[in-house]
Amino acid sequence: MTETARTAPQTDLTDPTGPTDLTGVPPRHSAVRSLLRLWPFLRPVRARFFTAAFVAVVASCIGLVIPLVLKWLVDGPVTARDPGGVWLGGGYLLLLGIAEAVLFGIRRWLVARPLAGVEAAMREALYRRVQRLPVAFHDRWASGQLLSRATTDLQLLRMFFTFPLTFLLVNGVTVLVGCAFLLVQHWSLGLVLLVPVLPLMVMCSVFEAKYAVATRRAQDQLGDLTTVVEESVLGIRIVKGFGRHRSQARAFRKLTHEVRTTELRKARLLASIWCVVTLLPEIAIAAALVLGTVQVADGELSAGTLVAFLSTALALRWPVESIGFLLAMSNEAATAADRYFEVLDERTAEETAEGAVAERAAAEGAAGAAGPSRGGAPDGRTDGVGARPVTTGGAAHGAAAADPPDDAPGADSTPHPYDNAGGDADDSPGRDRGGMLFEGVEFRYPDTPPDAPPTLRSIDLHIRPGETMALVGATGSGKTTLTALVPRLYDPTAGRIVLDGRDLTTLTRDEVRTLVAVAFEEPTLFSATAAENVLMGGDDLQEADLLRALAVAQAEGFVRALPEGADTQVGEQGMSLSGGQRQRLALARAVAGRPRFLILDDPLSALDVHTEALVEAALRQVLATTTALVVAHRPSTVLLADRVALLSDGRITAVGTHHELLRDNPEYATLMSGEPDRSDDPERPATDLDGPRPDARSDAHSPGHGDPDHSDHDHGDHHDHGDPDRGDPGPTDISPTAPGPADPGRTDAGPADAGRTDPAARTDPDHCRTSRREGESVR
Ligand SMILES: Nc1ncnc2c1ncn2[C@@H]1O[C@H](COP(=O)(O)OP(=O)(O)OP(=O)(O)O)[C@@H](O)[C@H]1O
Repeated sequence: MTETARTAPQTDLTDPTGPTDLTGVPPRHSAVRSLLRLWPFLRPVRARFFTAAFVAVVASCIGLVIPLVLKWLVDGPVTARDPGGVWLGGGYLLLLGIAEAVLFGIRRWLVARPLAGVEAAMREALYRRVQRLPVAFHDRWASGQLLSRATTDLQLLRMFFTFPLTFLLVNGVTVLVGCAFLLVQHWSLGLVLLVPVLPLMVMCSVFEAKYAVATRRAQDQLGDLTTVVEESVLGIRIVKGFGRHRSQARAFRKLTHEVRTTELRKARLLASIWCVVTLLPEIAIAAALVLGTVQVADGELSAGTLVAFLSTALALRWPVESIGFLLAMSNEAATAADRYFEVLDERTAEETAEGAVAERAAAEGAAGAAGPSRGGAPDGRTDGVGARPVTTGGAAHGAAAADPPDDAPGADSTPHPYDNAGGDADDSPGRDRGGMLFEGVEFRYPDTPPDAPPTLRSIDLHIRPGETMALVGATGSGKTTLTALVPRLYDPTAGRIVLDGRDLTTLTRDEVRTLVAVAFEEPTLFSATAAENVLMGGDDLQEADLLRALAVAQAEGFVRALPEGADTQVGEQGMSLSGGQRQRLALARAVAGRPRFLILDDPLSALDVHTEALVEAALRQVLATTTALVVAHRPSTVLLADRVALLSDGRITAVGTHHELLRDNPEYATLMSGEPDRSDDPERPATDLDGPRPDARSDAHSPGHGDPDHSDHDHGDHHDHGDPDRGDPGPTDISPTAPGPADPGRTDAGPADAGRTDPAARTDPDHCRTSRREGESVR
């Protein structure tokens, strides 16, 4: 995966309706609609929530009774100069105040715990979704955008449930009840106070639209900021190593400046609406005060009624004034809900697969209706094409046929066109029931431009049960992409992959996980112990599996040397370990569960040649019992395989043994030699690679380099090594304390092994490695 392909979903910030972007989410129509989507999460606590809201409404309305007590007090005991009555009125007011405070306290108590639960449930749902979403989703989304959704946005939503959601309801009811009181007390003065309602509503709706845009922008910018922080922390070695702290700081400053600008805009909008919702009611109250005073002076209104009227109006000030920031908070919550559901609405791998299966079933149904077909290929290819010569390339592919079904006429005798490496002895009847079969596989990354060719095309390949197939190709030819299809990190855009006769898309996630194990070139370790990292490779793995896996990966020595052995925390992403050590732990994880299918993406690239030879020797035993696809850049890794498939520009252009390909395929020979491709050059001088002697490899010294404890030099000198002879499984003792897998007495290991004649051994593995690294940096 290229890092450049990984971008945050872009939001059209000029669009007040919200995102219309890579996430494919329809634009936001209204804050209410966005917020209504939260109901399923709130439903489990609805009883408590509505009880709390009811309690808050009662508490708020108690506040409206206070003006009535004041009216009674002024028109009664105060006018009559009755001190006892005044004390009584004071007592009533105190009781009402206490009741109001207690009820608000109860409301808080009622909702605090359930709403924390709602937030936790939402966070859990998001996490589950993120874990289940396909890799293609993660390619598109910057991690900071996901992090900010899981933290800031959910926090905003919890605050919304706790405060604005309740108080929009409470304040709304309070304002309505208060207005009724005002109109009942004195309808003409009440109308004066209601005059600002219309302009207020207009201003609020303008504010809501503008604030929604600013809020969305701020929350997306915070996501970008989180991404930069995360990348700086995770990539601290690169930042320091290349002295990039200034440019990182600049990028960070730029983003913080943008966030600040957006927050200031939000503050300005908030200030203006706050100003309006404060000023208009104040003007109305002042007008009512003047009119009321005139009426009291004229004897048309009692002083008590005016006091009660004005007290009610003042009691309504807070509910009205709070509308501004309640709307602001609700807006932020609606944006947070949109951002949250953008992730939740993404289709998981299973849902995508279900869709694909349904589409395929529909297509097959249509094809069946159109007439019987011979092969079983989903693309309708016909079978019966003869065996393809070993090194023929793409030209033959156009005619490549799918395996016929077992019951089809001639099924037992038709050689498989992808399977024909030099006198293939395993073209047995019904072989398609086993092994790994790629059938007309095509893959295109979702962000590949439509006019660009797909990353993988017409991939037809059969890896027989128990066979190890090396996958070789120039950098960027699609090797990693092809290996990623088997554990279903991506699904082919055409064709199918069959494991032991079962279409990959019909297997459940658990089945795929049990059948297939992977080790990638970039090993990821989790913040857990070394043992836990390895045992993640399967369910119910025991100590014995751990030891065996560590032995295969030649990781026993260094794991034992860790402060707490296998129980040592290997730290975030295993950063406390060297690259080679991490790679070996990742390899151990891949083999721990004895998977039926093993996918290794250049899993030994970070190892020094001594360790690599030891790992390879031990790996042979594992490979003998699994069906494996191994991405290889070096002859030493290729020699682990029974056969090699050459991937060129996204197509399998040749399949054969290493020696056959070296002899017959110039591109392969060039790749293995690490020389520039001069396969088309007629003046190309003959190289050692041109005349291989497959059996001569037995002459090459085996990886018996002696003390395996010295095997932890992950980037040590390059010596020739390896036992390519598949007939010799190599070591029988994989204990780290045992001598090397081959002749322990042999001491002539080293670069000056003049006697070796194997062409692969003569190629310089370092060359291959160097060219790969260059390729990577270019990529
Ligand atoms: N997530 C992605 N989105 C879009 N294009 C991608 C993605 N990952 C890889 N590619 C492109 O697909 C092509 C094949 O990449 P891939 O990583 O499979 O090559 P590779 O043969 O494994 O290369 P290498 O040997 O350098 O690891 C490249 O052109 C690459 O840029």
